[in-house]
Amino acid sequence: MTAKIIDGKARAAKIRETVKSAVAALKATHGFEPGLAVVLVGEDPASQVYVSSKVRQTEECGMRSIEHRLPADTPEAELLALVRSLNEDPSIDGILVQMPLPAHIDSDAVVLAIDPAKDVDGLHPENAGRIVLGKSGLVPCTPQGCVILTKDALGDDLSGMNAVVLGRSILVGKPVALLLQNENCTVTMAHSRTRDIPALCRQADILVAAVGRPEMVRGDWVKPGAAVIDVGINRVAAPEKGEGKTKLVGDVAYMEAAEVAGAITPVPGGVGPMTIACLLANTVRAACRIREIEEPAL
Ligand SMILES: Nc1nc2c(c(=O)[nH]1)N[C@@H](CN(C=O)c1ccc(C(=O)N[C@@H](CCC(=O)O)C(=O)O)cc1)CN2
Repeated sequence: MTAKIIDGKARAAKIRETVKSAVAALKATHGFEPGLAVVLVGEDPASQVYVSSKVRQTEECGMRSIEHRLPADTPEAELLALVRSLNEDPSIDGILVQMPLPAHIDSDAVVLAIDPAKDVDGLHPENAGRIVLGKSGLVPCTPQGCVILTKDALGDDLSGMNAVVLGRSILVGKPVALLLQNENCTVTMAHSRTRDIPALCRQADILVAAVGRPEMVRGDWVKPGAAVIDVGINRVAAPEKGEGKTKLVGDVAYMEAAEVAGAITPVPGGVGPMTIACLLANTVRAACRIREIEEPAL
């Protein structure tokens, strides 16, 4: 293996320490603790784990955590009413509705109902539009994490680099492409209709894989020395570990790609942990902006 491993777990821990210090300073100088409300609808096992981690890490950073767990058959109107009440609650600085939502709920309508100033997920059209315009807003957490890890690998100046983003989801692909464009990268977004994806990937100094297809990106798709950012978290069968056992893999064939790349994020332990760390940082940012006080450097 030649690639440097980009340790997202360690980087996320560093962000949490910075957030914790910032929260302590806000308490000391301004007398408040930021508050994050997390809403989970239903019993999706992965979502339950993510929400529990969000609650625990929020508290560990010294912030207030408010959790709403609703049954899977909650009517959309009830969820919208909860979001509106959180918008009005001055003790809440950040609102996050865990995705995916049950099929009977229109997730666009729910995101639209969140006050953009409290939209710590960065998914509201106002925040999405701010990224398009290159203006500061609340930036979606996973894309934010991707850019931080890319800069850790390649340095702060990404100008002129070729970036290829595989996937065009609202949660990751589209915003990460825009963020890299705002860093003056030349960005190409690839998707299911793109011709000759392997050849396109071979031109990428920065390759972001966010398609949700286990190990789709092979070693010979990677440009020698490239930074490979793997957003995929796919649970697959692992018969080598025993009958019925499973393991997590990314969208990149890690061992193959690591032979060619200059730097690569592992799965688990790469982009995933950055998502929650960036959420905590966004909550502090939102709390400061709402109160019109100077934001700490995070
Ligand atoms: N409202 C949102 N919903 C969802 C988001 C989001 O950003 N906002 N992202 C994902 C889930 N997610 C956080 O919500 C998340 C995903 C993965 C991880 C993580 O740390 N992954 C670990 C592996 C964990 C495991 O063992 O399964 C890793 O990659 O190392 C954290 C948060 C969808 N929904």
